[in-house]
Amino acid sequence: MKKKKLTRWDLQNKKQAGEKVVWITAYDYWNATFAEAAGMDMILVGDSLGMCVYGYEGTVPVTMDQCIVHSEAVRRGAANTFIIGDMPFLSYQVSVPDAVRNAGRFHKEAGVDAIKLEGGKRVCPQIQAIADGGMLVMGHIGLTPQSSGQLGGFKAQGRTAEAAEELISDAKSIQESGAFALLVEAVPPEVCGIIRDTLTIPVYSIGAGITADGQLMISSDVAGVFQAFTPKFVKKYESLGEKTIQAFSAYRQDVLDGNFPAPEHTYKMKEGELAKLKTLLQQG
Ligand SMILES: Nc1nc(=O)c2c([nH]1)NC[C@@H]1CN(c3ccc(C(=O)N[C@@H](CCC(=O)O)C(=O)O)cc3)CN21
Ligand SMILES: CC(C)C(=O)C(=O)O
Repeated sequence: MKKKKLTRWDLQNKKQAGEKVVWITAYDYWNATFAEAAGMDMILVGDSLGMCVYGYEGTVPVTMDQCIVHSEAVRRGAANTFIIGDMPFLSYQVSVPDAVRNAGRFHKEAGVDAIKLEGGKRVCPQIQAIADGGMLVMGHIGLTPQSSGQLGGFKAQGRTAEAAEELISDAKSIQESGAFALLVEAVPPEVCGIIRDTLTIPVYSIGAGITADGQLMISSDVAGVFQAFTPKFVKKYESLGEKTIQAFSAYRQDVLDGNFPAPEHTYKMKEGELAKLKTLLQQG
């Protein structure tokens, strides 16, 4: 049976019904096919692609063009899954018209279902304008990697009463500005729980505990292919990095040992053509 793509109302109803939403990032065609086959409710084409695919130390260098190209590939791999494009650094911070145009590019060029952008009150004008443009916008607060310089690194947020109060206030403003959902990253579960109970829109967690309406994880972490570091909130379900190294090493050794390629990996000349070739070469 073909999977049916969820709508914002399905997501909203799941919150009301207390049904968890599960989503994961994907950056390319084949991981998108895996995510869809695994029944993910949504896929995020995260700007974490800068770290997981391009090897940058953070997400700041990621461009709109990179995000669009990867979102297109993910769309092709997961035609029946709700896809969220992630607005990269400088695609929405400079001005409200910029934000609307770039959000629109994700929809026109990559066919995403929604976009996500980072920040609290300071990006509410952008959220409002994108929503007014007829698009679905998701907010993202807590650890916001694009401003990790200001935060002093990839550090958990909302750990004091004052900081938590600020996050709750940001969350309310984001909802009032017209966001259809909110992602909370690296925040204590108690704080995420208050946000979840305060807002009517779905509140999702990455590293914000079980109190959320659903969970996001980075595909490269779940599969165990990302080697540079492991955030505290990550659970690795496989070690495909190590398995892939084993596969590459076995291939290399096979070639060195003369075991690859074997006859079944090669092409046969047509009947009688080798003898003909030898004659031709002798006449040379
Ligand atoms: N592969 C991958 N997985 C991610 O979850 C992820 C990325 N990349 N890239 C963008 C951001 C960066 N992320 C991170 C990175 C580290 C922590 C972390 O656990 N930090 C520790 C120590 C921080 C410190 O004090 O230096 C913490 O306790 O917050 C959390 C989120 C989440 N995002
Ligand atoms: C770190 C997560 C939340 C993200 O925004 C991404 O995958 O880019």
